[in-house]
Amino acid sequence: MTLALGCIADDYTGASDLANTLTRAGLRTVQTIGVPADDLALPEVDAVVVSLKSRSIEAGLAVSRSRAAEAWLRGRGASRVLFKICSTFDSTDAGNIGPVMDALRADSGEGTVLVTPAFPETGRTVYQGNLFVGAVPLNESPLKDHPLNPMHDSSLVRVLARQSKTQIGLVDLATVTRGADAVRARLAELAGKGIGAAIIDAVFDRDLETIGLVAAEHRLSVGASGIGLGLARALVSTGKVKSAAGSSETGAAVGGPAACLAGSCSQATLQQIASAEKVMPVLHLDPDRILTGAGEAQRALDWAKPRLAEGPVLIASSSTPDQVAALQARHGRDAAGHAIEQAMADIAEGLVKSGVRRLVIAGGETSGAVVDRLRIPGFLVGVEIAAGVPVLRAVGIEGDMLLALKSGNFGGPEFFSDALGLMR
Ligand SMILES: Nc1ncnc2c1ncn2[C@@H]1O[C@H](COP(=O)(O)OP(=O)(O)OP(=O)(O)O)[C@@H](O)[C@H]1O
Ligand SMILES: O=C(O)[C@@H](O)C(=O)CO
Repeated sequence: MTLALGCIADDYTGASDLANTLTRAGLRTVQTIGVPADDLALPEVDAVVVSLKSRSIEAGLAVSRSRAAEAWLRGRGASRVLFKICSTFDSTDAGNIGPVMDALRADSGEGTVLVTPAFPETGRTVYQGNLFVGAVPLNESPLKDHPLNPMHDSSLVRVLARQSKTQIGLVDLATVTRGADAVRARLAELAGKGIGAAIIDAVFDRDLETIGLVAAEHRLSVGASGIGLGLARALVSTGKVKSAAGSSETGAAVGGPAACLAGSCSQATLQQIASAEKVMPVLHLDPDRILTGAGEAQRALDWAKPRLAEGPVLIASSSTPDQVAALQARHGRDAAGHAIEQAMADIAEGLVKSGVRRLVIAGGETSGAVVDRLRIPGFLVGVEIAAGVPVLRAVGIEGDMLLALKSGNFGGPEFFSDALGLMR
């Protein structure tokens, strides 16, 4: 297998978002959980997305895990590697995007790395280096209240400069609009000044197509699904990959009980939970009881099991920003996040033992904890539920299982029933 594109994603939902984008753009793609074991049978593909759970861990560890993934991908012939980050650039000032980018840049001998989290389909655009989420700058968006990495600066040039050892430049929209040669010239100018990475503006998919043509000539790029789209379209349009569009996985129906778990506290997920209350039983976990070890996961399982035969259920830890802040004040941010993630993994494990083979999970860290606990080594990409969220079919486990790993902010108000409707 010689990969046209190797990808390293810093969380599992982001990886499935990227795998979905690449698949829709015509690349045969598989998502793996971590660096695959030698005995994992992978189909013949154009792209592999190695999912890590490295967004919120200590930078040194994120660097070493990302490098291991890079070495595996390069070993499978990937001359281009995309480091997939969140479209809302989730990270703290001590965060991992800069250190991982610096390390991968050193490994790959890249001059100036192209960086853009733009993903116009989901409302993420970048102008003059500032990230917009819908109509508002990042720092005015709901991301200002994120439980793990609140975002307070919309200037990605500044954010990345605080994390990286290299200087950060800008390729502005006017340059992108002039086409690939203008971008190449600007990058050459920045490289001449020793600037090791540049935020690139992108507002429309056509900007990402221009960026993709240039990124396809580089060994390393950093960004969200938008740059993945640009890269995939460039690989197809330049004949480096023969398009396999429309060939996403369509396996047999799985059936049986279905459940949803929500650990994301994003506004989108809170609204989706409220909508789900109208069509399925919903249990709201008590986060304090999780933190004090009061058997909350078992209570949830006792609640869910008798209901599963009647139809899907939803179990949510999600709370409003005020409630999240209060819980974190009582227990500490990381301790609260970790304990709730592990409780979600306990619940998922119990549900699967009770026969659940269709599972919808909201939140990247939450999905990471659950998928790790279920020991799923990889996924094939199925139909799209919402922008950035495909149905996934697990590979490398006994029996069939369908999952949807929803990024916190993605999906429409009826996401949970939309997903279950497509996960037969
Ligand atoms: N009620 C709560 N109070 C405090 N923290 C919570 C609560 N419920 C969940 N959490 C924690 O908040 C974090 C949510 O992160 P997660 O990545 O799952 O969602 P997200 O950030 O919205 O999604 P994504 O990363 O896909 O955008 C997790 O660590 C989770 O355990
Ligand atoms: O890019 C995004 O917004 C998502 O794929 C994601 O990474 C959220 O965790």
